[in-house]
Amino acid sequence: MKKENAIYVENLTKMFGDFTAVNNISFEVGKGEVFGFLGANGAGKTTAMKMLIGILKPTSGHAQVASFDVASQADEVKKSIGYMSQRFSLYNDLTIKENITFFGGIYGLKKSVIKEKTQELIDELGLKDEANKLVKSLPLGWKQKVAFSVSLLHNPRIIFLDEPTGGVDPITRRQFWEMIYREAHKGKTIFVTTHYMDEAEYCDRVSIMVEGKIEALDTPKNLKTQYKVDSMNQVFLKLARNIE
Ligand SMILES: Nc1ncnc2c1ncn2[C@@H]1O[C@H](COP(=O)(O)OP(=O)(O)OP(=O)(O)O)[C@@H](O)[C@H]1O
Repeated sequence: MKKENAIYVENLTKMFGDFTAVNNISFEVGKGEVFGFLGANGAGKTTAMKMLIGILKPTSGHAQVASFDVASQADEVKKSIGYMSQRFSLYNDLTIKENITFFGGIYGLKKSVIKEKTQELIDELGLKDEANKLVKSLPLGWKQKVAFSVSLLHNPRIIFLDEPTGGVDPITRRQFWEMIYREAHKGKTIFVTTHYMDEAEYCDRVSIMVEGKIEALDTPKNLKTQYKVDSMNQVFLKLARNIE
């Protein structure tokens, strides 16, 4: 049976040999939700995300993304999602405009649509003067914003962001989150991993993974109440550090 949620995960497990990287996790993400996927280094976030975007086969369990099964309908999943990795995939030796055109082609968009989208995106980002500059000349924060926009080119329903704001200042991160909210308000579902706890506060709900398992999952407000602390940072420390 197809589920109505954007993401539906049931007893998902990934083993590498006899090491269990993702241990029987279950959760659902609603349409239009901003879902934070947290965990210390090595907790299993990237492995879980790779299964959800259809590039790593689960050892056991099930997951549906945009109503498609990640194991048996991986191609459909890939068409329905946007993905931005930590090292985002822009080409440094192409200009912003060329990158957008290039990725539009990869996503199979028509030339006329690419042209229109490229202009739209450059206007939206306020990058008119930089459009013909090489990506390598841009500050990291701008590269991240362009990479995020590129991941939206094919109008995906769900966007996976793997530590999208690593290494930039709080103001630039805040601007990036404004872009995230804009997309969520348009009805897109956002699945985001981050190490920044102020960003965890911006999510509708947050899950915290510890050693392959989801140890907590709720709204930031409820988690803080449950753990009797004032910030998500303290929630995270209580959970993730307890185990070390
Ligand atoms: N292909 C693999 N073969 C063996 N072990 C792996 C493989 N991929 C990941 N692991 C292990 O699985 C565990 C979880 O890794 P994963 O990259 O999913 O963690 P993470 O939570 O994303 O960490 P980080 O925040 O550092 O990216 C780690 O112990 C890692 O060494």
